[in-house]
Amino acid sequence: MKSQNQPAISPARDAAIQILYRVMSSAAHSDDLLHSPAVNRLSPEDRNLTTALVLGVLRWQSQLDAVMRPMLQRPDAELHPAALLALRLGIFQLLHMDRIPPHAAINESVEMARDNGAPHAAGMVNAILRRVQREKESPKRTPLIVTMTPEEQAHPEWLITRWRKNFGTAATRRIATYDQQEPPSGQLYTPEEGLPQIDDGSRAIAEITAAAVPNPKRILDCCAAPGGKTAVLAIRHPQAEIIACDISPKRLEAMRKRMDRSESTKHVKTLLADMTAPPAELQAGKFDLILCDAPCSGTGTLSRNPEIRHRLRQSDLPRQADRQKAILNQALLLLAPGGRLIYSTCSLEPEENLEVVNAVTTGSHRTIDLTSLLPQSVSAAAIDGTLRTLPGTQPCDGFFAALLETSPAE
Ligand SMILES: C[S@@+](CC[C@H](N)C(=O)[O-])C[C@H]1O[C@@H](n2cnc3c(N)ncnc32)[C@H](O)[C@@H]1O
Repeated sequence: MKSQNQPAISPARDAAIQILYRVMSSAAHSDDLLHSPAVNRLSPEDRNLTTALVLGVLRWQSQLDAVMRPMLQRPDAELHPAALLALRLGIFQLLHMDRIPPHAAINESVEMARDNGAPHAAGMVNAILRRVQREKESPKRTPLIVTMTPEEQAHPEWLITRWRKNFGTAATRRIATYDQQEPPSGQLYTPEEGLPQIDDGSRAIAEITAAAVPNPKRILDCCAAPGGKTAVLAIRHPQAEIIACDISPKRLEAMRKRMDRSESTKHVKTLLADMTAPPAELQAGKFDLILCDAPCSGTGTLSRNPEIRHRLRQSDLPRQADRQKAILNQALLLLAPGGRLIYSTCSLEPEENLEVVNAVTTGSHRTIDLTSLLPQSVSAAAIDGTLRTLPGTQPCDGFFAALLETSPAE
């Protein structure tokens, strides 16, 4: 999609539609695109508006489409991407952004469709947005479905169904509500000078890991990039040898740069490694402490990464679990006798969490209750000796953590 960037479209909306198109048409992440040089060049106000538009449209996409589709002449017709995104952006502003004057939302959406390759759809975009505005003003005509809360409707139905089964209706509503807002920060920990700026849930995992072994000599971070938790480990254990691995060369390089930026993390060694088959250099000596922060579906982070809900399929979960088991199995083999390992994910799904841990723990490894390692602010999220935060129930993203130990006799 190519924008002529006519003056009729504000820089923020122009950036937003380009990012939404990239997210829709590739595997790109909104978070990466919102921190790209093109967005960094915008004024602070425009950057904020771009972020609000992109994340808002991705969070509310199902609702926006449910409002728009019945208003189309052919509700099942495939729309030109520019028309679809201009409509989503326009409806989002009309329904969720009181501070935007309706005429600005409508007129700029029409221009966005026109300038991005869908001039034929400009009239349709205009007509639909005007109708949405009229129906908003007489709410009895708004065609919203009411079997689920609007926040739940903004998620795939299969996800809401499984959360209701696993966590109950009230907790599911809290998760869905949390996912539709900016995530809170600074609720679990007070900021500490020198520590990396990471979200509270990630900080909790890093702090629990750091506290799991008093004076570790060798630490392995298996799936480490972009390195937020590694940095906390390096600061908490400055004397330890730390190796941080990742399978992605690009993410590893970004992590290396991040580690080099601070004296307290420069000593971290970074290593390109597929942890389902660790390279020989990792086998040379065992580790007292391992963090296995496995790749996962990310269903605990939908507020931060709203596009995940549109990409994830239920059938992805068993594949995620197979990879997690393969990584955790290998990581446990690298643990020294008496050594400890934290297995963590930012998923809410049992298949990726406790079921993975239960599948790999054999006679020589056991799970230990990690409650005593938790900060007071999340101690209520300890269940059967593991940590399971639920967005909205705890004031942070959803995380799982379990502590495993190798028997000393091994
Ligand atoms: C949840 S993220 C890690 C976040 C990181 N611990 C932090 O706090 O910044 C998972 C990481 O695992 C990496 N990964 C995926 N498969 C892997 C594998 N087989 N071996 C090693 N790393 C892998 C991904 O590239 C990704 O960077």
